Amino acid sequence: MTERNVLLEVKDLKIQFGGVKAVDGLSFTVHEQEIVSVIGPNGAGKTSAFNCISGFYKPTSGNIILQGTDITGWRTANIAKAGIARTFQNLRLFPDLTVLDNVRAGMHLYGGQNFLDAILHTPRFKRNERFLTDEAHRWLDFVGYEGPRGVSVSNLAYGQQRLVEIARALARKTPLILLDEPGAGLNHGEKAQLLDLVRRIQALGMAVVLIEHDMGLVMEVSERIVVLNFGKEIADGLPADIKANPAVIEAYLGRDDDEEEAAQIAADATQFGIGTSAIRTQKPRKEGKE
Ligand SMILES: Nc1ncnc2c1ncn2[C@@H]1O[C@H](COP(=O)(O)OP(=O)(O)OP(=O)(O)O)[C@@H](O)[C@H]1O
Repeated sequence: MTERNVLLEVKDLKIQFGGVKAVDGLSFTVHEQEIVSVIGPNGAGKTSAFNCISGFYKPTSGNIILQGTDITGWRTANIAKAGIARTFQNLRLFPDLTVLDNVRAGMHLYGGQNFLDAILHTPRFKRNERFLTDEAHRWLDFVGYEGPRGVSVSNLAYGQQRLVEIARALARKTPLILLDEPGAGLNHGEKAQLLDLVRRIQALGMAVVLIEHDMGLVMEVSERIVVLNFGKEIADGLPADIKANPAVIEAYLGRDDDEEEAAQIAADATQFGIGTSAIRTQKPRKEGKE
């Protein structure tokens, strides 16, 4: 692939809540049309990092540069206008609005309506409304949403709600979209559909940064992977390198103190494509034991 321009730079990002250093020095770069995953065990700081990048949290220190502009600490709406759309781990749709209106709500940023047009229902207002509705249908088609569109979203199955949320974010037509655990709660078929969707989003010209726990999905779709553990960045590299990185394996797998955890470790290891014997040899000895 040809050389791509830098789109987003995260530089030494830190955010602290009281004594908890949720993100403690995260730096990574996203290029135009790149697919990057941010992974790490529960509580590693992934969502906090997304919240800083999208303006929901103000970082304690560090910088977020989008297309050469320092957007650190900007308000969420301004960051969205500048070019970052996102979805949420716990969906944030308007439960009482219809599917179509939820997606239309994502477009109000570039709707071009003014107050008088809306009150007087001018031809411009009507034209604009038609445009928004057509666009909303187009994005719902794009994400592969096949359910009803005139019902309130609260009536939909979880997987369908996820698609609506992605359609809403895409409708903003930003160069970068952040997806926070898009695979959570999806069945096998829906995950395959998601993988294809992320690639089609890239083909539109957008960059995608995703937080995801499904390692099969991550390894398959990512061009690059950034790994966080206890707020610290422990690796940034190609999927094949991340899979073989001892610090990453330790972060995920070096916690097998009880049987339930050991079973989870084996499952995670399979997702990584690593044999458990390989893990044992990679696992560092506990300090003070020998
Ligand atoms: N608003 C907040 N106030 C206080 N602590 C917070 C806040 N948000 C996150 N944290 C803490 O920061 C740490 C990182 O949490 P975060 O949700 O970013 O991790 P994560 O990697 O996204 O985890 P998961 O994979 O479970 O979603 C945790 O210790 C969490 O309790």
